[in-house]
Amino acid sequence: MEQTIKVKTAHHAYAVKIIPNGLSQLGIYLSKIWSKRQIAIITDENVAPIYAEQVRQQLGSAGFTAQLLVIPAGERSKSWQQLIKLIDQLAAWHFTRSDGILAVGGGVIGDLAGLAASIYLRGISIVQVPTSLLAQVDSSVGGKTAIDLTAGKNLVGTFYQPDLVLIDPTVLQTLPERLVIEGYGEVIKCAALVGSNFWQLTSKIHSVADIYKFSSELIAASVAFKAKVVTEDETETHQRQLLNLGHTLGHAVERAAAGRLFHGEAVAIGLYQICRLFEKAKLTVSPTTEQVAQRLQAVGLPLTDEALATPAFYAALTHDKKIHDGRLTLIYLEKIGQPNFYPWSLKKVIIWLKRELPTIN
Ligand SMILES: NC(=O)c1ccc[n+]([C@@H]2O[C@H](COP(=O)([O-])OP(=O)(O)OC[C@H]3O[C@@H](n4cnc5c(N)ncnc54)[C@H](O)[C@@H]3O)[C@@H](O)[C@H]2O)c1
Ligand SMILES: O=C(O)C(=O)C[C@@H](O)[C@H](O)[C@H](O)COP(=O)(O)O
Ligand SMILES: [Zn+2]
Repeated sequence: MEQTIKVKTAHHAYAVKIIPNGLSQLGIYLSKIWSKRQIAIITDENVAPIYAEQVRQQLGSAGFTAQLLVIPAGERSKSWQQLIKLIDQLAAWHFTRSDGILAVGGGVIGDLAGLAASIYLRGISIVQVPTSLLAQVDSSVGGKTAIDLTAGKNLVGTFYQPDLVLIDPTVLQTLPERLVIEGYGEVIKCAALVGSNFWQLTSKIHSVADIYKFSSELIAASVAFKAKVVTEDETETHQRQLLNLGHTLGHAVERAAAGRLFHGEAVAIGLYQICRLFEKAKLTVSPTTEQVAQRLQAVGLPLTDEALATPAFYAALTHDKKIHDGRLTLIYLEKIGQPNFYPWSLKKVIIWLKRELPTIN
């Protein structure tokens, strides 16, 4: 059954459509929003062999002219090098402002292609077709685009909304198990922010098979919440910072682990650790940390890692985008479904973390 969730920002409104087997109707859905044009399919080397031909056929049969660019898979592609390659290729194809980009892949492709779309010719249209669980529940919606710098994650980027997000949950069948689980890390983050029925839904998840069984519900609940938050605060001046729950420690441990952890795994660690520390400080009520830990461990998500509290971890932490005037806003849970903000001097946060975080090596 098709579900549609709307995102409406000051300058842009679009639909997020969750459609089982939606990939086989992609041409029809694109024809509804775009006139005939050149479309650059941006994808990666794992997704391309499975889906590129089908996507190309869909575009062709709907009367679009399809071009294909395959990027190396993985976080390392969120780089200046790949961004330049992509933009040079658009220019070589003579893309104009009336052409468009189709991002077909996980969060890496979505973030990179989104950034390219936002700056090439000062902005051309983009549609997101997320193929990983993480991209379907989180990264394809809301318009954050980014590449990484050596200093930290997502340090160069824009807010740039797509014209459509088309989610086909059946493509998750080809996603490796570890990646299904990491995407679920962002689902737990979202469910912990929302509480109520969404948190209850996650009590049914004990395995990857359960994630598949409830995938449409998990995607719809995550997207509905994110769409509401982004509609209210597109550029993260206040409320949208809540979506960063688990990310202050998460991004830092992901960076310090240098590719060993996937983003959703790092978020799981960041979420658990921030709950643990705030519960110790009596700002989070017991047993919130235990509840979060149970949900994460039910599918084998990690709670800690040897990269936590290393010098590289603290170096990355100082680049958190929620730092203003020397104060870092930490996002925490008073309890499940009740998040809050804790702005604190960055220096004091680091002293506190150095005292409280375990080092594992
Ligand atoms: N923009 C945002 O709001 C936002 C939100 C969350 C995360 N992110 C970013 O997203 C990135 C992580 O995304 P990700 O976890 O999707 O990583 P990813 O894009 O690297 O995809 C993970 C792996 O899965 C493969 N893959 C994707 N779909 C597949 C499919 N259907 N079948 C087989 N293989 C498939 C990819 O080739 C890749 O190897 C991080 O860079 C993170 O910072 C952005
Ligand atoms: O959409 C948002 O806002 C989020 O914070 C969602 C996060 O899950 C995502 O990882 C995002 O890319 C983090 O952004 P950053 O601004 O902390 O780099
Ligand atoms: Zn995230």
